[in-house]
Amino acid sequence: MDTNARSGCHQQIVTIDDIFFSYENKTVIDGLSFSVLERDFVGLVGSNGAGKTTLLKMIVGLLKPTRGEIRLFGEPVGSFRDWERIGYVPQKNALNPLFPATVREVVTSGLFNKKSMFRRLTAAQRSKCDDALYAMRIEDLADRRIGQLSGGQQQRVFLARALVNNPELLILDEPTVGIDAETQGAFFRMIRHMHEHHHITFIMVSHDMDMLQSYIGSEPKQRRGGLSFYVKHTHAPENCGETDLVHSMHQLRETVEVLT
Ligand SMILES: Nc1ncnc2c1ncn2[C@@H]1O[C@H](COP(=O)(O)OP(=O)(O)OP(=O)(O)O)[C@@H](O)[C@H]1O
Repeated sequence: MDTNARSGCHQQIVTIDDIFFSYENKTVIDGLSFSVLERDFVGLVGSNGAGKTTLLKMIVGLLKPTRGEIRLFGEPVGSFRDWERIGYVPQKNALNPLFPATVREVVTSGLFNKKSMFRRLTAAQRSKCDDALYAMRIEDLADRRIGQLSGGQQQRVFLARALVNNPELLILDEPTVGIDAETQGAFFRMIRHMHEHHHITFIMVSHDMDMLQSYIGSEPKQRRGGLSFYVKHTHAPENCGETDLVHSMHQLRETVEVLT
């Protein structure tokens, strides 16, 4: 373990320690170790089938490594319970237009784990949901069915869902897939601004090398199997602070461009 862990901006947010993963007989991840430090922006790149989504699913506890260990905020994933500290936007395909949930319902679902799913919303939870809708400038869409929105609008809904708990770590799996180039550019400027000005650590899978390299640089910090990790550290002392200095949704709104 890094001796700098938990000091200032060097806290290890994700620690991947010699993990292996196979689907039946097919090995996808083969002895991978990697650390994500507080406020890093990690761009995860690899060809189709290299194992990017599999790795993210292991980080958020949806899959278990065959061998090795992953720790979140120092805690083994298996015993980690503070899931509200993590926002996850999974890879998505175009939603069925008949998908019945409204924007508000999708964003609200980010507040719940399986156990609390059917509890009534408290006033505080309703207000968190309103804040996330407001931050992403989608409050006017709150009662629309998500399946009937444009790709760019849906993307902001899923980001609002991931932001509803003010997470310290945001994990995005190809968030701009299926979105036009202009909207992708605006989305990335928003993500970048969030990284520079709010206390959030990012792991983002992307195939857009131009976009990643313009922010992070062209040299990966690590290559392993078909995976490459590009990392931008943001460890200047003025950027360090307690992790409860998470963004205010009102500030965030100022950074969100109108994407559609
Ligand atoms: N549920 C599954 N059962 C069996 N094999 C799987 C399963 N999910 C993924 N795979 C295989 O594991 C490999 C890694 O898949 P993964 O989705 O992690 O790749 P990826 O790097 O995210 O790819 P892409 O860029 O296409 O999204 C692929 O060969 C895929 O076919």
